[in-house]
Amino acid sequence: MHVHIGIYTHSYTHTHALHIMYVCACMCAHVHMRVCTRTCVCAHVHVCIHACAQIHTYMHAYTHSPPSSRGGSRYADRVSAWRLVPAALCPQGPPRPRKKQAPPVSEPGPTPAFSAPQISQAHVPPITGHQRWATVHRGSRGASKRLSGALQTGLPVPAPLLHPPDISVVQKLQGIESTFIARFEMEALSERFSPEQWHEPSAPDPMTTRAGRALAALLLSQPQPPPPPVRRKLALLFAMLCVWLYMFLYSCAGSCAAAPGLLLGSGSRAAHAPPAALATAADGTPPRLPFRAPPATLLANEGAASQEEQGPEAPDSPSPISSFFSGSGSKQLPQAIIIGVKKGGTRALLEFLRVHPDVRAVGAEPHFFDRSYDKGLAWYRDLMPRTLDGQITMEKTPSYFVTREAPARISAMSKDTKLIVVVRDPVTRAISDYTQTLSKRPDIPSFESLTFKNRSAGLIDTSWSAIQIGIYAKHLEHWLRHFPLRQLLFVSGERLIRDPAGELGRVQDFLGLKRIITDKHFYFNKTKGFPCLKKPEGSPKPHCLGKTKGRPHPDIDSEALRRLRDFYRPFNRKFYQMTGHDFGWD
Ligand SMILES: Nc1ncnc2c1ncn2[C@@H]1O[C@H](COP(=O)(O)OS(=O)(=O)O)[C@@H](OP(=O)(O)O)[C@H]1O
Repeated sequence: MHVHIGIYTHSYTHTHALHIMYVCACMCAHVHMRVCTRTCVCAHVHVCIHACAQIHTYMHAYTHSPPSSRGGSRYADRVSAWRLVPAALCPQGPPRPRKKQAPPVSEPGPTPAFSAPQISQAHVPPITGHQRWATVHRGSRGASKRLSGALQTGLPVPAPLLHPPDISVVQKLQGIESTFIARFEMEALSERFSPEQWHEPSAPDPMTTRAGRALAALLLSQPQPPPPPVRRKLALLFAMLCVWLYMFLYSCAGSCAAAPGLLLGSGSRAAHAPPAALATAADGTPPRLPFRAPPATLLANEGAASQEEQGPEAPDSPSPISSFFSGSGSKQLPQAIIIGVKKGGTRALLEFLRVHPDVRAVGAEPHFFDRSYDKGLAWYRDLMPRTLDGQITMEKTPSYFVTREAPARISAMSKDTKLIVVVRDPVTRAISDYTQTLSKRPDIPSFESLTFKNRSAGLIDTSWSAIQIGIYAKHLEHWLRHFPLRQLLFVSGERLIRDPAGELGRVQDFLGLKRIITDKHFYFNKTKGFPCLKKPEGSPKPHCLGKTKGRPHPDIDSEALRRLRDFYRPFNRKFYQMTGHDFGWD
């Protein structure tokens, strides 16, 4: 176990006006556990406690149109108010006002004393001749929505703060911690400044600046709010410990599911991996994923050239649990890539695989080996999620399969890269491809007219990418020049829909993963017409792929379909031969 203590700062801007900087101290503990029986399983937990102080800076710029010579000029004004607010823990925010400190809202009375900057909302009424400012306090300790605020009546509001930009800023910042403007009004201005000090019609800007400085000084002179009681600190500490324990047990459950060795002493994937699989990558990065030899019954298939519509089914954001671990582990080049084919079912496969605790994948398609190769492997690796020992990094870009340069490039990265190709009947694949294009450009010609160079002669236009991608045998030849067949797995797109668990079983074997994903993970959604996940990665709720997957296809002329099937038949046969698997498309 390592413990470290550090100090850091971070800051953000709520709007253009309010900037908050945190000065934080953190204490982190990193626990690394290794449990070995017949095999070894590692678990890492990283937990930090942060204590922060906030520094608020409020600034704005506005256009002011003073009378006479200054008309139309633009002035920048800056009102800065600095205040240090001791906070218990960052997520907790600063301490809330005590219940008894908030006078009832219905009883206008004297300006309440401010004990802490916890006013969560500022209500700025429309400006009339005689101003009223109301501040709504959020009740403390569970009575969060209760109004227990104070109403200040009859207070003259200084002109600079009434300037429309000021008001709009205040309104914009409602609900944030900007209510110190109202605070100025309520407690500071009424006591320290006479309204006359704030009015100078001929030269309002210097006055505003002076006022800002005065307000800043006023704020700095305010007493610090009292520290939260020890009891609250202990409660927070206890809550942190509970979260830590929960995270630990959760991660343990994941690891244990993936590698029962932790609990049962059976073998993990890493432990069974052959040493040969630990070869060094082209850029010197040692791949950490040891692969098992693929099963003898490989299917065969090829790829596509896709620009997938990114939807919610292609999440890039890590799950809460993933985020928790994001500080641990390291980014690795992918050890396995779904290289194709476009519209084959690649998104479904990747999302299903992500359920596996030993799989970490990029959500979006990186398109590194076809479009961004000149950015270099370091750029590519940086796209990857962090992984721990024994976890596998994956990505999917279906266009790799039909990219001439991709096989050599991937081989140069690592000759051991595992390649997965989801293949689908080339005719329905072409229609699916066309449907996708049609959804973006409804004015394109019909499928039939794009398919044929000469329809009456039945001459197929093989230059059309929707047709070309489906000539799988031709594309596969390029890959086999750089990779042995055993390093490719061909997944049937049709079977992925009919029997996702069966197909996922083959994929997990191929990747050397324990078979964690089974039929228990899927249900068939009748409305969608596809299998969906009961619990996708990072979510307890069932999830189907989005609208861009499983679109209804347009009706295609049966004669055109027949000719297209005739066209693909010899290529399909060749493909079956090359891969040793009959996909049954003919
Ligand atoms: N479970 C599940 N849910 C929804 N859709 C599924 C699923 N499994 C496979 N498919 C089929 O995946 C087809 C889209 O393929 P890809 O994800 O490879 O498309 S893309 O190349 O990434 O754009 C998509 O093609 P279309 O039906 O033509 O839209 C689906 O048929």
